[in-house]
Amino acid sequence: MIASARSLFRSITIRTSIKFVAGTEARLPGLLIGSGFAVLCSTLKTTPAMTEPTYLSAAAAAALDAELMSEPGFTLEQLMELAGLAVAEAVYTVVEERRPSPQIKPKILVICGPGNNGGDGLVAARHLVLFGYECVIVYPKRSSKQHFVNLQKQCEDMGIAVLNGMPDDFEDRSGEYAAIVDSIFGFSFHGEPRVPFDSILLRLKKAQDSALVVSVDVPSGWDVDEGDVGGFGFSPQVLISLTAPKGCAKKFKGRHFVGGRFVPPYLEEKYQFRMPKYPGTSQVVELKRVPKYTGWEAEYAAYLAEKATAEQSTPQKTSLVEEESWEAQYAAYLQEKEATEFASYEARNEEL
Ligand SMILES: NC(=O)C1=CN([C@@H]2O[C@H](COP(=O)(O)OP(=O)(O)OC[C@H]3O[C@@H](n4cnc5c(N)ncnc54)[C@H](O)[C@@H]3O)[C@@H](O)[C@H]2O)[C@@H](O)CC1
Ligand SMILES: [K+]
Repeated sequence: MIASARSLFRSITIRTSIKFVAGTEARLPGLLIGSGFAVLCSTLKTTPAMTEPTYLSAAAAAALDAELMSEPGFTLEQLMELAGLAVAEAVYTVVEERRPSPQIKPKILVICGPGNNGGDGLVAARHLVLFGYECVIVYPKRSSKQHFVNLQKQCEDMGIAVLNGMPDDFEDRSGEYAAIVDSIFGFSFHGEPRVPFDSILLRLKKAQDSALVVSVDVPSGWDVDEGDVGGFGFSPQVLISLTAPKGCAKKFKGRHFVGGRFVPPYLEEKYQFRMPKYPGTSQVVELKRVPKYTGWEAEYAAYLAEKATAEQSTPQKTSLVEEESWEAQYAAYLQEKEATEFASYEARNEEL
């Protein structure tokens, strides 16, 4: 009896489920005819879209930066320390995954530009040494601002060599670096890269197939809003966006982290972007690309994202990426869903 009621319930549920766009499911009223049957309530259930990043334009990023330093009164030093720590954490994450042996100390080359993006690199290098790595910094156009002089001194005090230009044997030895950090230009870059960064970027482009290149905030040489419109072709494997991804990140195809966990919520609202959900005490979160699913896969993906949000976990870390096991998981999900819906249908029946 229960089994037949269940199967009737299932067929009605299936027939009355209509999918509109991905992530939105509308359940039409189902009419159950006969004694004890009643009108099932109609529900319109909107499941949130998968976690899609929001983007900041170059102008908005600069305005937000200025506002952070005026309204909440952060100092550049504070923000740069957190940004650089986030960069170090992202670099550590990807390097540890590929580390061949705990006995081999990873060596990181950090290439710093003339502005604050370069400052993030100086901070990151110091933290990476504190994490147990070896670092070498290339810093061709050094800022004379006291904070930058201090950062450089702090690096040297940690035993980090700070070079004026790329190592002569860079081409031969680029594969020896566990990662190369591109901390050359951030959101204030415009035009064509000038000397000496033009040739450094060309050398980085040639090395990008043999070394793991991690760009800070923006892949250097890319237009901040549009991407590599200059056709320069530099393409890092990893990007760590600070505060929020800039427009160019839409064109980025590699591993994407977001860091810079310091924005007060009212600025998030004002600048219309969404801070990612950082796990635990972490300074960074990796944004996993969510493939465009259709049919039952879309329904199940939306369910997983909703569940992750409800559990306050990171949707990126759900089994969304383990597609092999989806069918089995989906079958279990359907069973669970059916049992829950049947129980509530029975409860409503008893009420009537
Ligand atoms: N709010 C945030 O998220 C924070 C951002 N920070 C970092 O600050 C960066 C922005 O810093 P800045 O505004 O100093 O700018 P950038 O570091 O992007 O670069 C500015 C420097 O690059 C030079 N430059 C620009 N175009 C050039 C070209 N075509 N050829 C050669 N040189 C060129 C400029 O003359 C200037 O010296 C961000 O991208 C981020 O990395 C952090 O340090 C602090 C917090
Ligand atoms: K960069």
